[in-house]
Amino acid sequence: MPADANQYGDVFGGWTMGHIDLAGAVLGHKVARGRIATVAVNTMQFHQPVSVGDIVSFFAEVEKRGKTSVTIKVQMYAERHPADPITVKVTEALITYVALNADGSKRELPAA
Ligand SMILES: CCCCCCCCCCCCCCCC(=O)SCCNC(=O)CCNC(=O)[C@H](O)C(C)(C)COP(=O)(O)OP(=O)(O)OC[C@H]1O[C@@H](n2cnc3c(N)ncnc32)[C@H](O)[C@@H]1OP(=O)(O)O
Repeated sequence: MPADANQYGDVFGGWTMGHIDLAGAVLGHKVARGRIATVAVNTMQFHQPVSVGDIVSFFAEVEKRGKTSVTIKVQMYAERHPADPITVKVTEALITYVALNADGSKRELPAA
């Protein structure tokens, strides 16, 4: 059995979720200008399967800014079928990150 897929070539949802968390965290880190933690995966929707060989891209945007938290919408697209390429949205999620101090306590987001 491969590490991140089943025997049919479908990529596991956990792999996808991990990469979506990281993609959102890159933007969350920029917004917070420093350390963050994922506090909630508010929604996660798998629209289409991801297959071994797909070329995947992640797009993140701020959905909502709070006092200490920022909620990021992440969309994941897959390009497939190299002979006749198509790009489809495979997954989207809303994830909330909290800005942290060095000791792991929450802190207010810096001004936008
Ligand atoms: C240029 C350089 C580029 C570099 C580029 C690198 C970037 C790439 C970095 C990679 C970074 C890795 C990114 C993954 C990071 C982990 O995966 S961290 C591991 C998983 N997460 C954790 O371990 C966190 C554990 N939880 C905690 O430590 C505490 O819950 C926290 C986060 C400190 C929050 O403390 P708390 O006292 O429970 O906070 P609380 O007041 O209840 O809530 C705080 C805020 O969160 C909100 N919140 C709480 N629960 C929820 C919920 N269920 N839903 C929505 N919002 C919620 C609250 O509404 C509040 O928001 P504000 O109104 O203040 O805006």
